[in-house]
Amino acid sequence: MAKPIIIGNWKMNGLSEEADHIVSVLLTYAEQNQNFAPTVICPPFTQLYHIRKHVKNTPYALGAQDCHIAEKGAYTGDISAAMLKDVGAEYVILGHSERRAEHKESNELVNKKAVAAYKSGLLPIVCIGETKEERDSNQYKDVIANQIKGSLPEHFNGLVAYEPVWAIGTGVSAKNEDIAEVILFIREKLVAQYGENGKKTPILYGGSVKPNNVKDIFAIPELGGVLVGGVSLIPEDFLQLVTIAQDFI
Ligand SMILES: O=C[C@H](O)COP(=O)(O)O
Repeated sequence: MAKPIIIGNWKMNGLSEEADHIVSVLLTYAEQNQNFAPTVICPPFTQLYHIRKHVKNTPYALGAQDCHIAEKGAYTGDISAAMLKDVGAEYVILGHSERRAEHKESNELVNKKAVAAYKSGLLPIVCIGETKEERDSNQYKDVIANQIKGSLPEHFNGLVAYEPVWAIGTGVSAKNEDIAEVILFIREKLVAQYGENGKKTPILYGGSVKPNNVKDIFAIPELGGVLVGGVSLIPEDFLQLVTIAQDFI
């Protein structure tokens, strides 16, 4: 098994001073350590171009947090996948629950964004996951099955991130057995949808991942890595995740 991938989603955080501080701590670590677990940082759009210059030729890859479905055109305020690629992004997070909730993003829209990302040469990280109500009423598998069917395009070459909405930003991760159950369920659905290719898609977990719980999370069968929010803004803690990931091969 490959080393787990670690993806840091800064969300709407990171003014210049904070971004520079985080990046400088990450770069110092990279100078002192080789043989890295794959690590992706996803700052806000405003920092991508600047950070690109610093992480070029380092072990860190860059990702963005959303893209538009069109390549270009009259879409005031939007950013296309081609533009993200142009400023050095290799990944893009799509369908995060915060966007699904706040911007009413549907599975269909996320699907179109994943196609746009792929066409521009970006790897989409498609987020799925149930709300607390859906978990409590035992509908979570139906919700996740629908999200997989609806959000992932016919030809998918990307990553899937399972983020139970109730575990995001709460400080309390989902229980490992609950994560493990859903990861295996997602794997089954991916194989049913894509055959052999569905076996290769990395499946990540996100939701209050921290240095003190990541080791057990990495040990979950079929888990390909983690999508990290809050801890990605604390570079020393984020790098602990990177260090712990080195032991998983
Ligand atoms: O994209 C990241 C997730 O929403 C997890 O955020 P969190 O680590 O702050 O819980």
